Amino acid sequence: MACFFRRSVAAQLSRICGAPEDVLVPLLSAVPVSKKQSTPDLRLAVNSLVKNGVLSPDADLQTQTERLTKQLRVDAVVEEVISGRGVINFRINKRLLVEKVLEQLRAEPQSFGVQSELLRRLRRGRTLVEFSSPNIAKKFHAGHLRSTIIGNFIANLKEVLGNEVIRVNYLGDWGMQFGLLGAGFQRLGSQEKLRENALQHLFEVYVQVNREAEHDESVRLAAAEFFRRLEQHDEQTLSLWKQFRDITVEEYKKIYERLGVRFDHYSGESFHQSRAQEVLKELRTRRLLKTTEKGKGVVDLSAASDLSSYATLVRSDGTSLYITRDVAAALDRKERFHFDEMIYVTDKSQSVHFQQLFQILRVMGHHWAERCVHVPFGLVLGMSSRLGEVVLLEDVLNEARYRMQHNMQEAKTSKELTDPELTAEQIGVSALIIQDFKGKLISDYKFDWQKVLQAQGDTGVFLQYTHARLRSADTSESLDLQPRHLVNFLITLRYKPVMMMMMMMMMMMMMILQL
Ligand SMILES: NC(=[NH2+])NCCC[C@H](N)C(=O)O
Repeated sequence: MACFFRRSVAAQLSRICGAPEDVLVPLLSAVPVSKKQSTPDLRLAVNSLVKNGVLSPDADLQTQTERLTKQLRVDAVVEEVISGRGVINFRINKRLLVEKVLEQLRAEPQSFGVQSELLRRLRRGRTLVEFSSPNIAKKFHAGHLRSTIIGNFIANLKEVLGNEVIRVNYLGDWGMQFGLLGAGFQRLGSQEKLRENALQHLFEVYVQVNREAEHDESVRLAAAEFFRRLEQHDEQTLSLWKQFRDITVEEYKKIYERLGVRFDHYSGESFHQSRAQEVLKELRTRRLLKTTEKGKGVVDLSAASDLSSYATLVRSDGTSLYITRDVAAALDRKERFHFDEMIYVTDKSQSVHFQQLFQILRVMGHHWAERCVHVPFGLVLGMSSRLGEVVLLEDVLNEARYRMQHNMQEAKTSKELTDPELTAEQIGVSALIIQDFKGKLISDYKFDWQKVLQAQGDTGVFLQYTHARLRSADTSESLDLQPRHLVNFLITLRYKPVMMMMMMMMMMMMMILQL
């Protein structure tokens, strides 16, 4: 159906003004979908006809616009032609639009929504997407959940568009927190609890030892000593650290699976420790690293070379920072994966960090930094569970399942199901994902379980309900869905045209998410 609607309008226009259809098709632009009922679907800027030599530049633009509008006819494809200021708006037949969309869905179930014609014109390459990236032993906060959902979506989208995608999880697996965790575990840890519920246990030990460290100097010293031994790669210390890391990765893999998310590489800050030192050496020899009065090592990022803006890469005690490891990680990834573009997905509080990172790479002469992007998103406020504040990803997913199952019992729908828990899990996960896509990416939002799990409206629950009904025997002949059936079904749901399109888009999204 590529350009079906545009072509049809262009054919009419071509008959009126004599220009070939191929010239006219690209001049018709799609009007972005908005909540307003009255938005048209296609728009023609009459000026573009003048620019392309189709209309004379001498006549008054508005007069030409009005005249052309009058000459255009409503037909099976176009429902309404409306003139505006120098533009002609077209409203197309929604029923036909839905039919055409469904036709394409049936014809190309694998690449639905991505026209092969469009694909051929796109620039493709190897994309590295870094997302999720939680910190071992620390809280898995809502920001990590958003990063997981959005990052996975971007990765899927890039893949569908024909790119080779590498998914990387960059764990927070190094730093002073491991000194505390290690020292704490030696005293408070239990191998048995670690086997039973590793993430929970590590978190508990970490919280406890942090509390102690606040007023106990000896705890702080033990932590510093543990981290020092870790940095010196002392075998025993390293093996405990490795155990924490391996267990964490295994646990996370299981939880990500519930979300339908996987990674090609579990990397982390630890991997770039030694490389960070090499980066510093290189920066020093190339005189890019300056030492401040307080003894910090900084890279000047100001246009006037006056240190009015700079990034700190070395503390005064010689240790590296988060950004130093990120520079090392970026260089390492470029060498290992030869990516064409790299995308980092984190909340907006790290925007400055990534802008500085890209600037440092540029200062170092790496032009590919231009093809590194940070995708920032807004913060989520107040995500909690029955037990209080959410600390683990698993808690969020369990809470969604629990609440969903409860709602299903209330609505008495669970009785008909063979495995209500599984259904609750699947709907709960959909609900979490869909609600995250609802607002603007960059806006903060307040998390509200009731809104997330609402049965009506643009929610994951309603999406799953609709999907189930579309696939059920009474709306199709044993899954052989005819576009006409679906259209009728959508219309019986009394959907407004815009809503109908939104639903189609959501269905497409689901397919991309492989839900
Ligand atoms: N390359 C990066 N710095 N990625 C983002 C990592 C996020 C970090 N672990 C955090 O929780 O804040």
